[in-house]
Amino acid sequence: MSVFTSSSAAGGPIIDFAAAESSLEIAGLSLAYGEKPALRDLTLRIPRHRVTAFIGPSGCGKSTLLRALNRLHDLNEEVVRRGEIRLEGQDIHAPQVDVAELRRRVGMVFQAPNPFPMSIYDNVAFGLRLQGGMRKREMDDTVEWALQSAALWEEVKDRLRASAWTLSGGQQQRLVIARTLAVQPEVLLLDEPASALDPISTLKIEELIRNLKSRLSLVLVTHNMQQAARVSDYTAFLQQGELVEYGPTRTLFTNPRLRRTENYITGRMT
Ligand SMILES: Nc1ncnc2c1ncn2[C@@H]1O[C@H](COP(=O)(O)OP(=O)(O)OP(=O)(O)O)[C@@H](O)[C@H]1O
Repeated sequence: MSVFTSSSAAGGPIIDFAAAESSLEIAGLSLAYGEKPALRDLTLRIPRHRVTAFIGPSGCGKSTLLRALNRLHDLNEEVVRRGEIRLEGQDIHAPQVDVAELRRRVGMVFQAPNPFPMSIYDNVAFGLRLQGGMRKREMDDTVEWALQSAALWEEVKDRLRASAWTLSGGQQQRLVIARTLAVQPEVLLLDEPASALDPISTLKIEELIRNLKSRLSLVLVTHNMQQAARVSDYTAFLQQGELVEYGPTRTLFTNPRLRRTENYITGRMT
């Protein structure tokens, strides 16, 4: 018997994007950890060159959904999935898909900054070296470009050979973003990227997120509703694995369609 019970979201999304405007399409996605459902029949499209936020109470499935988008659940044998995820129209679970290439195209940044134990330069060059075929000059230029893109270049240009561990937490998170950008992803997934950082570093990350959307599509998981309101164009509200409401961020926060959304954003339900 299937672990998935059908429970369509009350109200469902209030917007939809044409496939042509979408970077990712999630179609009828359900996911369970063993017998425990975590995502229930989610259907939504993630628009290209916009910031989309996933919000909702702890345990509602935000990180599970984010991780599904670059197949981070693959190694968890307990996970049972139903439904499809398409990147630029292609099923990410199709047999011919190279998972390493998928993760290059759909990069991910986690809550705690996780620079590799090597120099600032080598962190950013890491993915480029794995890909191979780049001469030193081109590599130098790409490392500089990635650090510029992550708004870190000016702070580190004179100490590229220093250990990444000599950077502050906020700088380390921007370094991780530079490392992810260096291999030119189309989508950047951010799982609470600023929750371990001080307020100034948080603002820098938020500004960076807003600036990056001219270049790629971003998906942000956050507990912080002010942050979602500040940086995202669209917000999806999840509750108990269901997509409750999905719409332009301004509308969702000022004029939610459903009482469940209103209760959450006004703090009547956590
Ligand atoms: N590896 C796992 N194995 C088993 N259950 C898991 C696993 N990861 C998450 N879960 C469960 O799946 C549900 C959704 O978890 P998830 O981490 O996606 O929620 P979340 O909305 O991101 O929560 P939070 O805001 O607290 O990070 C929760 O009930 C959680 O306990």
